[in-house]
Amino acid sequence: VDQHVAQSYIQLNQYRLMEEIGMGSYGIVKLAYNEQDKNLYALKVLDKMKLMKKFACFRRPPPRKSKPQQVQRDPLQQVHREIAILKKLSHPNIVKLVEVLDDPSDNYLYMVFEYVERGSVLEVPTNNPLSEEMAWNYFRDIVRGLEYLHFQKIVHRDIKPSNLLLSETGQVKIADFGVSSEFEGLDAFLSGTAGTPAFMAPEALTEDSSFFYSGRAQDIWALGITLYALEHPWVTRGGTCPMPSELDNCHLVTVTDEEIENCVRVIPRLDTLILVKAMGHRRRFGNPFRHSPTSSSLRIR
Ligand SMILES: COc1ccc(C(=O)/C=C\Nc2cc(OC)c(C(=O)O)cc2Cl)cc1
Repeated sequence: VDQHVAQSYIQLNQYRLMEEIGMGSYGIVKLAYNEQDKNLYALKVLDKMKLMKKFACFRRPPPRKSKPQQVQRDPLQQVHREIAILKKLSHPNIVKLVEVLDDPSDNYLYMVFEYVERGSVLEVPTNNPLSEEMAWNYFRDIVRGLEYLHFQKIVHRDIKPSNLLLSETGQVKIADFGVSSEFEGLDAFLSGTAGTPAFMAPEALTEDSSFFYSGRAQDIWALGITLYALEHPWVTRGGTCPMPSELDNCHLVTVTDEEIENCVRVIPRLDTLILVKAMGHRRRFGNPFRHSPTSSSLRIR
């Protein structure tokens, strides 16, 4: 820990906040040293005011009929939903929420997570791109994490390499439940878009938000694109997330315009039964729920 000792730092309860280790649309993640248990943690800092403003701007008069009715959730409520989901979860391939520091008088809300030492799998130095064996090891961890999530009736909705954290021992943990949803019954009936376009299944990209699609199959699709991205560093251009348009051009056009077989060809390593079965849904897309969604459930054959 001593190499992290900063000269001037912010003290938050027993946590000494140190350098920033991650950032995104959600805010920033700081490294934090817990002076009681002498451990390091990842502290996700959320600016409540910024979240409220973001929501306020969505309160504009309802958009013109032609624009899809985007159901905008109050981001602060969404954060509490995310926290409620994370508190239920306990699995080696899901990042662990340790505690939440939410002082009503403080503009910031702090989510304390376990420190996953090597950060996002994408940022891992890519001078030696992932070997196929490494990519499959990561894939296996993600499948186990996702299978557990779906079993707990939660769809993640934003599976992609930058949301996958790598531990010291090379274990992958799924993070960022900022757009995840809980469901009842066998699957989530989703409409509208959430997540990252390049990793979204064709039916989730439809403009028509009266369209409902399977949340579980959508996660499995994103899993497929993620494995492709992990194995083809050129897609991630050496460590940054693929540009949606870039991956769209070389990828989703193929999927939407051509037969499923071609699609499996586009993601050659993914001729696993899981993906073909999940995509099998798409071919008979008219009524994806005609088949029990478990047929696209996660099982390693
Ligand atoms: C190089 O060393 C590094 C070690 C750890 C990190 C790191 O942890 C980064 C992000 N972390 C997180 C992000 C999350 O969302 C966006 C969530 C969540 O909301 O679930 C949880 C965590 Cl932990 C970075 C670099």
